[in-house]
Amino acid sequence: MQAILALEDGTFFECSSFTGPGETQGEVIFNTGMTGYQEILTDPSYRGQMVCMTYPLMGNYGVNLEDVESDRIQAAALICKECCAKPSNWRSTQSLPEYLKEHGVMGIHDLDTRALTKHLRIHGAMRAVIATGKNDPRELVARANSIPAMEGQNLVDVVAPTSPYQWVNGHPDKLHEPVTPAAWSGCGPKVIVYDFGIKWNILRLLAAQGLDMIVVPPTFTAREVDQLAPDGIFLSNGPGDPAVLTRTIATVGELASRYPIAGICLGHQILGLALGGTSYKLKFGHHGCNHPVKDLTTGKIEISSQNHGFCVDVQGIDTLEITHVNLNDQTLEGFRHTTKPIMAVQYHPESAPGPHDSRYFFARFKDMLTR
Ligand SMILES: NC(=O)CC[C@H](N)C(=O)O
Repeated sequence: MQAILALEDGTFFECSSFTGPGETQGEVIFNTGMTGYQEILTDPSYRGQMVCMTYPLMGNYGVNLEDVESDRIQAAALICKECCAKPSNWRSTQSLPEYLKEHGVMGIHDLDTRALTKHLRIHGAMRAVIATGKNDPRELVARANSIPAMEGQNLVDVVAPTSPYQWVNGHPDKLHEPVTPAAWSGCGPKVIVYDFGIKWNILRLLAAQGLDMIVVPPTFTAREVDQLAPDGIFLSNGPGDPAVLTRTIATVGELASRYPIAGICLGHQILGLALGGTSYKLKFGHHGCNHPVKDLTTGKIEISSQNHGFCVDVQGIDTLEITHVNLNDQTLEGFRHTTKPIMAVQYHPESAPGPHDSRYFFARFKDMLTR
């Protein structure tokens, strides 16, 4: 079915929808991963974004029940060169077009994704509208200009849970409120995990470290944390602009004065802001599975999975030491406190999708809690 993707700067692409009629909007970004479309689509950090995959063929291995990072598709649309409707893989239970249709999410193909990606690289990530049927591109461009910019958007409130839960046998299990210390299982170091739109592979890997976890919503206060007397705090990834999360930043600032803390991606940004840093929007962000990062504490280079549009700057803060840098653009990829057990990384050590080079992060976190 014929469709148009119209960008805010007036550029438009004729294409076809492989999910039937519809219309959607968001910020268009590109992801350079060759595989992993199911993990990408279900990653809550992609809320409000339409993902253009640079690899030309998507959907060839279908979708399955296991490779999900949350309980739904979170991205606003999937943009690809060609989507395969007849997958071949022993794990596949459904085709990618059927999966998107079932979740009411738009998928388009038959467009030059290479040209779109080069355009975004030169001019930056952009707001856009996708609509099927016969439309005047100028009218769609005008609509793209009325979409709120990613800067200033609180999307954590859209995806985060509103009540605490535990991770039981690979699934979230709601806790009765108010949560009391009786909720700890008694096995392993006790960790409060803040869920800002957490990827399930983070929970899987924290659980694999033998941590006793209570997962809490962003509104969980420092006082409520104190009542549970954990051994440490973990801050998750999540969508949107970190700078608008002022209440959470204040809570994390308070917690950082008395607990070991680790954060990934949005968690890294919130921690950076709470400890005196600033945040800014990257031109087109980092989205893919092949970003080289150098661990300055060991000198090792890891190939990392990344998904972020914002970045933090902690230069000049005496109490923070930069531990990781991105070798493509020298941006900050990780820091730690010089005297307290506090550390964070901007990239995704949990991968899903992506290489496993950075998984040591979870062992380092456990080590930090038990030392
Ligand atoms: N994956 C994430 O946690 C993303 C963090 C933040 N929303 C960004 O785009 O930079």
